[in-house]
Amino acid sequence: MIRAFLHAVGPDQAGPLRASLALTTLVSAVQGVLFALLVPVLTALLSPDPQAARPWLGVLLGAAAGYAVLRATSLFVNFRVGGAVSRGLHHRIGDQLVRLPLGWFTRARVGELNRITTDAVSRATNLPVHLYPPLADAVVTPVVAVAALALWDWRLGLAAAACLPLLWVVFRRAGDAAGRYDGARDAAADEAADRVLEFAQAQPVLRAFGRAEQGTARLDAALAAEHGAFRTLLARAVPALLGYSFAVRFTFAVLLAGTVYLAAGGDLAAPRAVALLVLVARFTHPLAAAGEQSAALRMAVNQLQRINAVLDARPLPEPATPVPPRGADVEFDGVVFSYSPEGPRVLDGVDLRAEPGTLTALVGPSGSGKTTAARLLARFHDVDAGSVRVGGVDVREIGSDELSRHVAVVFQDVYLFDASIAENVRVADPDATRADLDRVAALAGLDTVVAELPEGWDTRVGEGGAALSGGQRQRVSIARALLKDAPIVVLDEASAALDAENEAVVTAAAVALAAEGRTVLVIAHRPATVAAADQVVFLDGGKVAEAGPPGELLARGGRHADFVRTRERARGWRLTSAAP
Ligand SMILES: Nc1ncnc2c1ncn2[C@@H]1O[C@H](COP(=O)(O)OP(=O)(O)OP(=O)(O)O)[C@@H](O)[C@H]1O
Repeated sequence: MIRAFLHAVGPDQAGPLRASLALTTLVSAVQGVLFALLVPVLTALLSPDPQAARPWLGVLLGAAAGYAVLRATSLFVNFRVGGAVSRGLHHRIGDQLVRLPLGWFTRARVGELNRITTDAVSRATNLPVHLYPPLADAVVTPVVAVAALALWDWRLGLAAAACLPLLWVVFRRAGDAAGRYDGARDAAADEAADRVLEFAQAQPVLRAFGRAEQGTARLDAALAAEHGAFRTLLARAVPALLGYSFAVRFTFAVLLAGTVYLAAGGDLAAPRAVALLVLVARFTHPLAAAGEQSAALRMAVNQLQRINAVLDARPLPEPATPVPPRGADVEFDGVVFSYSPEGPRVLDGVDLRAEPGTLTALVGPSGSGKTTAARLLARFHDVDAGSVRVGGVDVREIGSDELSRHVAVVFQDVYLFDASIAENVRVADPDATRADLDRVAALAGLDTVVAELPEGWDTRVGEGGAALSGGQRQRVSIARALLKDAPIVVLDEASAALDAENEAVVTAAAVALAAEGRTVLVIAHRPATVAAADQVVFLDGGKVAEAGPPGELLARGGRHADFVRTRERARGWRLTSAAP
């Protein structure tokens, strides 16, 4: 547990954390000494000469004062370290996130991250403040007390020492049971949280199809699974905790019986027997209290493991000596890629070349690998075989900062910050002037949007850009990419229905950018964009089925021509009302 914690907090916080844990351990040891000092004090008090207790009482009071100071200091230090560890963990997670490749940020991981940065970090930072002190009291105090017991009476000390390993085993088993089933409950709770989110987001679809009630089935199942996992946790953890509680009482009973036996046989004087019983009662108390902590400890360890899984995720390797691209041409050479080692090949030997000053349309059926190809160009992931080159240099050799300066990407799932339109565009260049904004806005078709809004550039876009339409969001995103002034631009044309004006914006921007000499790749869904391209690369099943100028491919009557005809027919369909 402590290793997992030190690993999570990293080298900066490891020193203070170690100091805080060491101080807590010392406090528990001093508590054991205090308990041990009760024996001579009580023995003397119960003897025919109570005055003999005086010197021991002085020692006990001195030790108690020292203990009080140490306990207060430890509490203060633990709170400080807990706060620093919490801040440190957030920073470490933040630093790690900016290093992780964009391909790491799947929907599921983003949900998991949300839970880690809120719940898991706060539960884990409870460890030095609330969880470790009772653990140290349960382990260190009894060990010191048992050593003292052995000093006063070796037979009782031996009996107690024999019980301690048994208690430790039962304590660990109780914690393991709670930890294992708490992990399963956590997973079920995560699933339920995702289903609640899905249920809320799917409301428009469910209602449009009159299936609002059926839509709850997955949610109900997830909530039932969470409830079931919680019941399993209780069913497994409670008996284990009761077992531990029984083991503590058994230890006390053994020592009580042993003391009575020795006293009754005349081997132990009555005052000493009473004093030893008080010592036994004192040190079994923190042992019993630690039972409940064993479950909480294991749960905290589970949270630490979740945090460590994020911190241990491997960023894509950066080159030792980055090589700057020698131009803006893009080349895929025998690119093979799967999203997971056991998953299917999403790209299977893709070759393509795009020159500066040209527009390349990536075309193909849904799932053919167009978006994946664009992601590999921006190095969201590394290829499994082959290479992606920019300006003649493998993207793995360029270095992520330099590559990001060279490639601007506009994906369909545009994310806007809850800030003004101007601030959202300026993400690409915080120093951009209003004239710069106006220039890119004109190219991206954002100028008309800004002109129509009462607050113009200062209009706030709401969370995720919710105050704008899908087409408006895409224009902001295109303007942002244009402001970045990257020599390579990748545009993912919205496949969802946009109005004709919005649709035309992407084509116009793509054509204008190519005319400026940039290398433009468009994941194209509209015939007009495809027709405007210098070359079409038709992907099918992760392979390039055909490539060439659009007119040539249409004339050839191959896969691309078939695809365009089918699309055209589909676009010709009209939805008509059933009403007369
Ligand atoms: N993050 C991911 N993890 C695992 N598989 C993925 C991931 N993203 C895409 N895929 C899979 O890779 C394949 C290619 O997807 P991709 O999005 O590249 O296709 P596409 O041609 O862009 O499709 P569309 O036109 O529908 O956007 C699909 O089978 C898809 O399910």
